Amino acid sequence: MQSFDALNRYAIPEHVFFRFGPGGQIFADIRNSSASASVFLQGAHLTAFQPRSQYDPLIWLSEKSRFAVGKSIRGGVPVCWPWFGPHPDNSQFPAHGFARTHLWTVSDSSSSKDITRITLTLEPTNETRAQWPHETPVSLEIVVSETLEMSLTTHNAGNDTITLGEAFHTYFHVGDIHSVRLEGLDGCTYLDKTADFARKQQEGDITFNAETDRVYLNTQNDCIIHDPRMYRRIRIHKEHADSTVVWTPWAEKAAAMGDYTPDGWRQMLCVESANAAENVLQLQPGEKHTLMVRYSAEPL
Ligand SMILES: O=P(O)(O)OC[C@H]1O[C@@H](O)[C@H](O)[C@@H](O)[C@@H]1O
Repeated sequence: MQSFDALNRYAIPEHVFFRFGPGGQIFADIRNSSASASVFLQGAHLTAFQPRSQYDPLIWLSEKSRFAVGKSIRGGVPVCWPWFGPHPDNSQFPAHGFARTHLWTVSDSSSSKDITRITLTLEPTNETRAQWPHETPVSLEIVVSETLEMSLTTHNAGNDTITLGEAFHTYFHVGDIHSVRLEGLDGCTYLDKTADFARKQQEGDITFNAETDRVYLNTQNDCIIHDPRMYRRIRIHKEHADSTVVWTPWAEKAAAMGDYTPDGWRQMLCVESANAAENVLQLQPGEKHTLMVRYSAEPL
């Protein structure tokens, strides 16, 4: 783990501070004249983002989230990498890959008046090679301003072609899941994970009245969460991501997960910008790939 002295080389007065958070875990506390954010070193996991123009945070974090070594945080932006969902061949390996539960290293930071940038990297180790025998350093650049921008760059530094699955598994903060509407996926084909991966087609916008767990395929569209309770729209812009995963657990599943308060699930919606299922990537030796998202809030 990076020492505090090493981390403090990346501290920036009035912009970036390193602190101990829940569970004794270290996070970067980021603030500037337009927004604030928190990023934990474990998982390079952003747990908070709030533009100053917004009364409520854009990103949801479970009040019951565990902050334990090697356990994913419930909420925020888990980075799913280098596979999405269960491992294709080995059910003993962690769901959504290992990036979200490993310690990352801060490798850069910079700021101007109302923009703060921080970069974290995850290099291959013997532990990661045991599950992923490839030389693929990965970095995450997070840009905090009135919008939140994240770029996840994978470098295939080895000699083999690799198959890569990935996602920003983002939990957006909504007023009440029953009243939101998700625009942007009309006409898209999706795999319905609640119906044994049945292949279906979306008609119109998505509204929510039960557990929803879908991988929308071959879509580069922006999505918009319309949230009348919070009087806002959240725009989800993505680049180099061919899938969008839409997930909300509903009451029963949330209760079984153990890290939700009884009503917590009502105030979140995951819209995940991904390369998943049939959209996993083939990365040639030497090739780099960057998955990018930008989130912004607009009044309704
Ligand atoms: O509990 P986890 O591993 O963070 O996963 C949460 C959910 O993540 C979603 O992306 C999956 O589509 C769901 O099937 C899964 O339940």
